[in-house]
Amino acid sequence: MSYSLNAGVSKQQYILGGNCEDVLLYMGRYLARDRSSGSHVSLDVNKPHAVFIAGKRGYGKSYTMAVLMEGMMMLPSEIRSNVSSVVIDTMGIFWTLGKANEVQKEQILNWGLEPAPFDVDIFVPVGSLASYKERNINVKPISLPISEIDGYEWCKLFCIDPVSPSGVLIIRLIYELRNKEAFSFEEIINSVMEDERADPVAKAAVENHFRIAESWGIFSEKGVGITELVKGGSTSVIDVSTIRSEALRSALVSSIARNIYHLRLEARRSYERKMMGDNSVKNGIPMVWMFIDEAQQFLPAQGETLASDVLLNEWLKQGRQPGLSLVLATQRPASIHPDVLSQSDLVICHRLTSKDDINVLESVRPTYMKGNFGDSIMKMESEKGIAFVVDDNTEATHIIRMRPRLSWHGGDDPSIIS
Ligand SMILES: Nc1ncnc2c1ncn2[C@@H]1O[C@H](COP(=O)(O)OP(=O)(O)OP(=O)(O)O)[C@@H](O)[C@H]1O
Repeated sequence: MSYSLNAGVSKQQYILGGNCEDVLLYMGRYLARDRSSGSHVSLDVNKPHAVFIAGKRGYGKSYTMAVLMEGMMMLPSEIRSNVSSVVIDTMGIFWTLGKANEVQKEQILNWGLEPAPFDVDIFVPVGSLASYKERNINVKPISLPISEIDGYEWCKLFCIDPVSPSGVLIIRLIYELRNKEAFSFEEIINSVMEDERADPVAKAAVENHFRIAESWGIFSEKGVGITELVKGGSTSVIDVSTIRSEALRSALVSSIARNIYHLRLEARRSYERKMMGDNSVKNGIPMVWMFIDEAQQFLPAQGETLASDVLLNEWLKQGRQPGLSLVLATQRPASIHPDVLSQSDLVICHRLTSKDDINVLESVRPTYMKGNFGDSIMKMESEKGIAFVVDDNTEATHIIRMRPRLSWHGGDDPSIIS
């Protein structure tokens, strides 16, 4: 990306996250002691990253996340085609990436930038399509194949005990049906009816559960959209805000994350074979950055969700090798799984005031960090968009004024006057 530098400002640019100067995502500028803007700061996105963004309500957490999304879309086109972004939109606020930020135009121009819309694909559960069309928002459908969910997962989704009569029936029948590649809700219900071992009350209860699952509008026999999510240079925003059940949201995230992980392992193998001279192999899917706001919903500090295992073990812990980057944001670091903090190589922390949250960050304070988290956060004062950044790659900490968004920010607080 090109950006003009204001008179009197050092042209020096600092790079976080590595030292490759060819694949840079522009983040903002250092905050000087007198609160003026200092050198420009960019993130090296050549290699995968695990990024954790924290901040109390209204100080720029989802805004910063969108700055990173925009940054990925602003990479030079020949580089951009090697990467794809997938956004799990829990609040339904990122569809506005497609509109230019006219609200903060002056601020953007002061940074030597210009408001701009971005080319994003918005996916919504099949059952919610109509409500988006009514609002003239152009969206694509997404649904999960019914066969992807195993019996234990259905029990979790229905909040029933796997050793209850209904649970036992579901696990047994789904286990048998999963021998087929795909099946419908009607086929599940037929096999419930035909079952000779379960009692009639359990059968009636299970039938009700699956009829309700059908009405959620998130499952279909073959599944729709999942393979379309990841394309070279694309950004896919999956709006899960209409899914009320957190367990259901987790099931969707788990399925998307798992599919991408396996496809990336294959892509990585193809790449290695190509490097060894085998030109017959096809290229796999590009490297993927996945962004999840309100990430504590999927990776809570206590207990687990249907998405915990794949996000923690396959994306955070093993994601580097297959080329997977994960950006997780939360208002409450104390409410997110501790592994998220310990596995992140870049922590971007906006204002926090809760002692619990600051203590959690303190517990993973790296040895190279001078001072403590509480004091560093206090130094930022209360200006929105300022962040304390801990970069494990360069083993340094910084206070940064994040750049303004070029696209419309959909997460602004509503105001009673306007
Ligand atoms: N880097 C920035 N430059 C300019 N304005 C910013 C910046 N970051 C945040 N803001 C302003 O702060 C407001 C709040 O930011 P944002 O919506 O990201 O908060 P949040 O921490 O995600 O809140 P919530 O937790 O409620 O979603 C934005 O609407 C925007 O006006």
